Amino acid sequence: MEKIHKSGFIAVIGRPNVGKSTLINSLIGQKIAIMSDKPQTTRNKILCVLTQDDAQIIFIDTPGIHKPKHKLGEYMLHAAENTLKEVDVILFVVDATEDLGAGELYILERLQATNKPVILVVNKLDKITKQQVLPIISRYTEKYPFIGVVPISAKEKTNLDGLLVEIKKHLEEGPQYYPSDMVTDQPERLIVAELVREKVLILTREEIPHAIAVDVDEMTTRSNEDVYIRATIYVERDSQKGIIIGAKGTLLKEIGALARRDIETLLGSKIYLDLWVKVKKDWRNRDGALKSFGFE
Ligand SMILES: Nc1nc2c(ncn2[C@@H]2O[C@H](COP(=O)(O)OP(=O)(O)OP(=O)(O)O)[C@@H](O)[C@H]2O)c(=O)[nH]1
Repeated sequence: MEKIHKSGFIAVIGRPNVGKSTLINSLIGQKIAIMSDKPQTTRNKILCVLTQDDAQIIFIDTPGIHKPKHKLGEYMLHAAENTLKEVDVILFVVDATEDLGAGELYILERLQATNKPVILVVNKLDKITKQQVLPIISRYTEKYPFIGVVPISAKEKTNLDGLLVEIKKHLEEGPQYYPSDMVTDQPERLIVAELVREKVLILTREEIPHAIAVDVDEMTTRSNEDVYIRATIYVERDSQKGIIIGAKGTLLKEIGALARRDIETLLGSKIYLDLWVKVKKDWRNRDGALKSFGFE
């Protein structure tokens, strides 16, 4: 009998910080989606492709679905909802250590309207006891008719195979859409910008909320194969500019050093990273400013 090949598009949905990026990265085994311990860091739709013998699964990492507070929030919600229309299966990722609250109920309401099969993924299994698992699951299944439920630890890569088996159950027979060696369609520049942004968020902690964006202005390969990158970090206020640069430029240097290390791993070449910080007032609330950062 000929082997059946399945394929499909999977949206990864969940409240900020539940571990969606960690899950995608663990599945793909390469650092692509941005990760930090601050909520709401995934802004761009990042597509990851997992190719196996019997299936190709294309994951779409969507910005968190939640009640929007400003223009960027509205953009993110809209992008997330558009993504849901295109997918075959939705993974609803929840944090096992958090109670089912208004945020989850809001997402479940939105999911109901999509009419798509939804798998409940209970993440951070490593942080709870075995006895706690079933009660947590029933709290969710009482609220929604999930087609499957899979407890995992994205961080420790526990039960990811179980998750893949469950996903494949619900995929239809289909072709391999992308070459086997492809892991993402994100242009390198976007990934580089995300890596820089991630370092800023990690190193500035509470002082810089989400008021930053990063743009890669230039990325050129030199004759000796080294890559020169010039990137600008945009902030909303002068005070934030000061924080990011730090005393005598120490923090900016540190941001650059950490980002360079990751970018070198990503591109496999030596990197010269030239970082600039600019103030662009209130960019989160201006449509024009959003567009100039690629949020169409
Ligand atoms: N203990 C534990 N921590 C985890 C696990 N998965 C993710 N985390 C942590 O949870 C935090 C948030 O993870 P992310 O992957 O950035 O979460 P996200 O859902 O992508 O967040 P946004 O991009 O903000 O939507 C990080 O500090 C992760 O290290 C897990 O399985 N176990």
